[in-house]
Amino acid sequence: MKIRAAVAWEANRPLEIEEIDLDGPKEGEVLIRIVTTSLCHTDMFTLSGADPEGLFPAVLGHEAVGIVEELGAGVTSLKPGDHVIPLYTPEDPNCPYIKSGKTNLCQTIRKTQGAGVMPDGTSRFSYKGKKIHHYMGTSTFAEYTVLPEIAVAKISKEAPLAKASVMGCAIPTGMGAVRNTAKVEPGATVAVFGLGAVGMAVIQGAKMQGALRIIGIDTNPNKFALAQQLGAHECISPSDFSQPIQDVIVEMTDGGVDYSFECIGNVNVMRSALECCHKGWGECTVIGVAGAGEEIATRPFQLVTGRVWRGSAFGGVLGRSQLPGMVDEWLRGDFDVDPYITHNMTHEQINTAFDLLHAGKSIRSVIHFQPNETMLTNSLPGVIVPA
Ligand SMILES: NC(=O)c1ccc[n+]([C@@H]2O[C@H](COP(=O)([O-])OP(=O)(O)OC[C@H]3O[C@@H](n4cnc5c(N)ncnc54)[C@H](O)[C@@H]3O)[C@@H](O)[C@H]2O)c1
Ligand SMILES: [Zn+2]
Repeated sequence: MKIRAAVAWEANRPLEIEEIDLDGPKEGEVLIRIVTTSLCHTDMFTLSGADPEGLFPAVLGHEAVGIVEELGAGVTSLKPGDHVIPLYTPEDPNCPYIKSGKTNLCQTIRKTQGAGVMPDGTSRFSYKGKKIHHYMGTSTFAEYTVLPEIAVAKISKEAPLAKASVMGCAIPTGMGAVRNTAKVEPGATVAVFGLGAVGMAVIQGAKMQGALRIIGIDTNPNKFALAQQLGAHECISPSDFSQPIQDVIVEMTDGGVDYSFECIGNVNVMRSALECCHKGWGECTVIGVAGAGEEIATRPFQLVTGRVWRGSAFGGVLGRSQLPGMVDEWLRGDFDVDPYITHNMTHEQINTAFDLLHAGKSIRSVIHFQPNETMLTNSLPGVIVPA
C-alpha cells in the first residue's frame, strides 16, 4: 500500500514527508494505523548522527498509539480494531531473558531490530524500489507501520488516542525507572538531572512512591515551573553555582541523596549524578543515552564506599504485561499525562517538533495523523502549532 511517512534520508537533515510503499504484515506481524506519535529526545539523537545504531534512510519514531488494521498469519493475541502501543522493547514470553524474571530486555528480535529490519531480515518500507529502514522496531512517523506481534501492547479503548502516545516511551521510562529499577521508597531524597519528559516522569513517579524531597536539576530554568507542579520541591541550575553540582547537592542534603536519575545523556552529568549520592547506600540510575563511543568515569572509591551506578531501559517495564496496567493507572486518575503535552501539530509540521525540542521549548509535541479527528477536542492539552 501507499502511505505517507516522514523519511529521514540522512543524518542531520530535516525529515521529508514522502509517499512510500508499505508491504503488508507477514507471518507473526500486524499492520497498525498510527493515530498520534510524539517526539522523544532519542529520535532527535538518532537524526543528529550520534547514534551508533542509526541507519539511513529510515522512518524514525517510537512513541505512539494506534489501531490494529490487519493481522498477518498466525497472530492470535490481537484483532483488528484493538488500540495499541508499539513497543521498542518487545516482550516475548519464550525469550530466556524475559523468562529470567530479572529484566525487560527481550532479545528475541534484538538483532534484526538493531539492523533496521523486520525479524525475517527484510524491510516493509520502500521508496521507488529502494529499501527504507525500520527504526527501533517501531517507525511511528508514518501513517501505517508493521510490527511483530510481540512488539504490540493492547491498551484500554478508554485511553484518549489524542494523548496516549506519551505512554509509549517517556512516562513508562521515567516512572518505571523509579519503581522497577531504583525501587524508590517512601521518605527518600531524590535528585533528577534533566527536566525533559523523562525527567518529569521520574519526578511524578518519585512523588507517587512517597519521596519526601525531590530536587530537579536543569540548565534551562524554563523547565522548573512544570517540574515543581509535578512534585519537585526545589529546582536548581548548575550554572548558578561555582562549585561542581554534586558538591552543591551533597551540601543541600547533608550527605547526598538516596536516589539520583540522569535523564540527559551527558557522561559528565552521569558522574555528577553518581557523586551526589549518599555514601553507603545512594544509587544512581542512568536513563539518558550518550553518544557513540562516549565513556563514563569516576573514582572507584565512589563505588567502594557504597554508591551504586545502574541503568534503565524503558523503565524496566514489561511492555505487553505491564504497560496496559500503567495506562489504566492514568485512566483511574493516579497520574495525568496532560502536563507532558506542550504542543500539537500535523504530520506535515513534524520538523517543527524537532526545532521545539532542540530549543528546549517543548516537553512533548504530539503529531496527529488525522487532525480532524484528534486535534479538535476541547480538552487537548498544550497549544496547537499554527500551520
Ligand atoms: N533509557 C531509556 O529507555 C530512554 C527512553 C527515553 C529517552 N531516553 C533518553 O533520556 C534522555 C532524556 O530524554 P527527553 O526526551 O526527556 O529529553 P529532553 O531533551 O526533553 O530533556 C533533556 C533535558 O536535559 C537538560 N539538560 C541538557 N544538558 C544539561 C546539563 N548539562 N545539565 C542539566 N540539564 C541539562 C535540557 O535542558 C532538557 O531539559 C535522552 O538522552 C533520551 O535519549 C532514554
Ligand atoms: Zn523515547
